[in-house]
Amino acid sequence: MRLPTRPATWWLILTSAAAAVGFANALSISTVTLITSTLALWASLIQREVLARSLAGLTLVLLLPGFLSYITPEGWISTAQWQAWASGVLSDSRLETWRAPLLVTLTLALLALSLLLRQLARLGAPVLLAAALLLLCTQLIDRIIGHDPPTLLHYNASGGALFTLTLMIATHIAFVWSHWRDKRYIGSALWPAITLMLLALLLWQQQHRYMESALYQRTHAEGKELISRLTSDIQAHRQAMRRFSRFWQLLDEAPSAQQWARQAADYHADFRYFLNIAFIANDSQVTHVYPPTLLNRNIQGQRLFEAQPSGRQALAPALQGESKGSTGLVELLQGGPGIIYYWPIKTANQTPVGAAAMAVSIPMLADILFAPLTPEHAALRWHDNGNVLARFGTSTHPGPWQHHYTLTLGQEPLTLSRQPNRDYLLSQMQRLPSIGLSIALVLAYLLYLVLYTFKRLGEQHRAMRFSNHMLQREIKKRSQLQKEVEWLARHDELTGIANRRHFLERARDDTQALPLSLILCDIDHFKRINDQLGHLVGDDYLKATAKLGAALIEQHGGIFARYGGEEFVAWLPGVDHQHALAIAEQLRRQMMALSLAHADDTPLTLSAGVVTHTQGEVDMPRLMQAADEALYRTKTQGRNRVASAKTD
Ligand SMILES: Nc1nc2c(ncn2[C@@H]2O[C@H](COP(=O)(O)OP(=O)(O)OP(=O)(O)O)[C@@H](O)[C@H]2O)c(=O)[nH]1
Repeated sequence: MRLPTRPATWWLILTSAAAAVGFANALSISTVTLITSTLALWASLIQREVLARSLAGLTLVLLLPGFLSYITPEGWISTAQWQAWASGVLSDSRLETWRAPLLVTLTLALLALSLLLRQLARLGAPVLLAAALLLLCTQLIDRIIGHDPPTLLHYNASGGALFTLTLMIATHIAFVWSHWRDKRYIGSALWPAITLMLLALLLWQQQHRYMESALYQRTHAEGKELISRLTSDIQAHRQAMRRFSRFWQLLDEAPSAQQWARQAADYHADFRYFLNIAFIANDSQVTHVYPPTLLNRNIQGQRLFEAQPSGRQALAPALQGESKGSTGLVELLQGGPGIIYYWPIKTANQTPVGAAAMAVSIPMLADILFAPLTPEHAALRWHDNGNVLARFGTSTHPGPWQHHYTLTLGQEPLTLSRQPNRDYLLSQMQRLPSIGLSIALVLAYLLYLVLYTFKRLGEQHRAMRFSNHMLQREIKKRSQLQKEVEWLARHDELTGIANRRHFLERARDDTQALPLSLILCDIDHFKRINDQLGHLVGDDYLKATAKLGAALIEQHGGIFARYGGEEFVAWLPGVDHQHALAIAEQLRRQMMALSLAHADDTPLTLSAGVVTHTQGEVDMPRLMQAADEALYRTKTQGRNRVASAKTD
């Protein structure tokens, strides 16, 4: 078996192991999506792009409901509805099973999106990966810092998921790093996007913390308000008890059973948590009890000093008419925890005749006091040093916070613990920070795309401008060359005057102005110049002759061309024969006057043959031949002369 060589493969093996361990430990959307993302990475590694994209798409689909639950306003779909949906899909499952923490949802979604976009930098894969990395760092920092009180909304990953996510992002980076060739553009487009994301994350965290802390304070205040309402309810029954005990001062003697029953019935109707309202005679004997239930009748006639010695300390002063009193928390004779209040009963002349005992059942009191509350909001626990006296509300999804308050009943300070329900708290949380964070991530993505495209286009524009410039230079060079070629095609390179081709073109085109004359010139003994003075001197002489001839002939509206070697030819339209002979003679004389000399100091001379065409079609070869014959004659006659050719 061959071991994988790429480092990314080793990373991926580790990631898979971590994801598998997480999946085996708990079935939740976090663990499932970690598995699908890991499989997508595997598919990408073995270059099964379609499979990789399908798995990435599946990851996104699985994460979508959870993500929506974070950003949909409570008024549109309530937390209770999301919760009902979650338990509907998998019975008894909690919302958390179907909803990964916010930052995990975003991190995995960004990774999946990056896989979906085939890691292409121009589609924004780098910014998605950078955002995932940033979210991961936030979660790591958050985990290190911790929270007190604990956060309501667990928006970061558990330790295991965090480990898997770290490996997954490292693997992903190892994969894509080599894909990105134009890192320069990526870098310059990435930093502003990362800065925006960082700001958004800081703002989000700040807002989130503030919101949670405000909600914590609010639930604490709700508890305090509840306590003050319960305290004033308890105060009300104390007032009622006082009124009840004073009523008997209107009488001259201890109350009769009928009087007691009639009076107690009214109070009992108002305060149903009084298990009984009893008249205790001076000897602590229970004389009258209301309501006359079986339990109450059982205690009638009992002496409380003996039957309930724990209450003696409170009862004795009341019987002596000195002060009211109450027991601590006791087990009532009727059963169940309670407190008994004792109030002195005196006659009109202030003679103590007994005491009124009012037994308050704590569970019944709790039932009545808590009845107006909404059980879905919070669970209440009324307890005395851990000994639970009464409970209220459901605690299927308890929230993370518990507030403790003291609620004094009689002399007894009892503790009331209030734990707001998780779903209730979630319904109170605003979704704005999550919406803000999501929008900021989208904006950062768009910012990256704009900057990246802008940079690339800029670079392409620069490259285009450069190649345009090069092209223009090339065109200029070529057109110059073209001109040169064209010039060379029609001119003699050495002397710069027209060449034979140019001459023949001109002679062909310019035949209208008759008569027209042709002069054929040849430098005499030019071979000697070359032989004795060298070719360079020969060239200079040729140039001087050309210059001289061109200047003279152009004066007469003609063209002077080098016909070949040391031969020149002049085309003179509209010039008759005599005039042409005079021009040729002038040229010959000027040539001698140039003081170009042979090695023996004799001047350089030229000979010329002149021919004129006076009528009809121009026959160029015939004209040339006639001029050449005339020239030949000059040579045979001694050179340095002008000869006239026979004309028609
Ligand atoms: N330096 C130089 N010499 C040239 C050029 N073209 C032709 N020649 C020379 O011109 C000379 C022409 O010689 P020939 O045809 O014998 O005529 P010639 O010596 O002038 O004698 P005649 O015409 O009979 O007076 C040759 O030696 C050629 O090499 C050129 O471009 N430069």
